[in-house]
Amino acid sequence: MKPLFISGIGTGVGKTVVSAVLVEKLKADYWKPVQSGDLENSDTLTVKSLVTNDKSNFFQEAFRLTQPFSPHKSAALDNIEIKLNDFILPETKNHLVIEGAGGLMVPLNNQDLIIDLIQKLNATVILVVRHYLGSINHTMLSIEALKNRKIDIAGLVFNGNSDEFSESVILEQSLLPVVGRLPDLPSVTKGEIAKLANFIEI
Ligand SMILES: Nc1ncnc2c1ncn2[C@@H]1O[C@H](COP(=O)(O)OP(=O)(O)OP(=O)(O)O)[C@@H](O)[C@H]1O
Ligand SMILES: C[C@H](N)[C@H](N)CCCCCC(=O)O
Ligand SMILES: [Mg+2]
Repeated sequence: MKPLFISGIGTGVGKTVVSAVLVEKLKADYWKPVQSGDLENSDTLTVKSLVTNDKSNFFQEAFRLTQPFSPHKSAALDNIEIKLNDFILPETKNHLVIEGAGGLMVPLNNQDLIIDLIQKLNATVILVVRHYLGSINHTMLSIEALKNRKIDIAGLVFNGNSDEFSESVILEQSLLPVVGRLPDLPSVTKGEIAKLANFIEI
């Protein structure tokens, strides 16, 4: 069972929300390898607060950086060097949901990118897409990068407001499956996350 790596077409597109839905649905374990800033309100704590099952394990981040920037910059500001070999896949017999930082080409250091980490961990990607003006291009570039490296893609999750035109061109061009479509929630709560489990098929 390969781990699922939740990446997105950029930062703030809903990777944490989608991760929470998947963790709840699969009663999966969760790991955020790099947390940049917001340490008191980290993605791990957010997912933990949004799921209700008691089977999921939450692994400690490999890097907890104090500043909310790209990991390579946050690490430099904390006088830390991130090395790809520092990332050890947590051992589990359960499903494992791994959440990236930002999008695929976000740097961990001056050489390695999030996409290199995905390859090192031999994970299958779920790409979270949110529609905004410019998102078609960000989506196509992300898919091209994954295909170019022959990384397994489970499919796309469209998060938030729908856009028929954007969605149809992305699906026609990429031929990728849709794993889910999540509506914009009035508030992101445990109850809403549990309901969204039915919106994802994996
Ligand atoms: N479907 C949704 N309905 C309502 N709010 C949402 C939804 N998806 C995401 N949000 C909100 O949008 C914001 C950004 O989402 P989220 O934190 O999941 O993004 P991210 O991709 O994980 O960002 P990062 O790159 O910082 O990890 C959060 O405040 C989140 O609660
Ligand atoms: C701090 C933020 N919430 C994310 N964890 C990191 C986003 C890095 C984006 C870098 C970039 O694409 O320019
Ligand atoms: Mg997040």
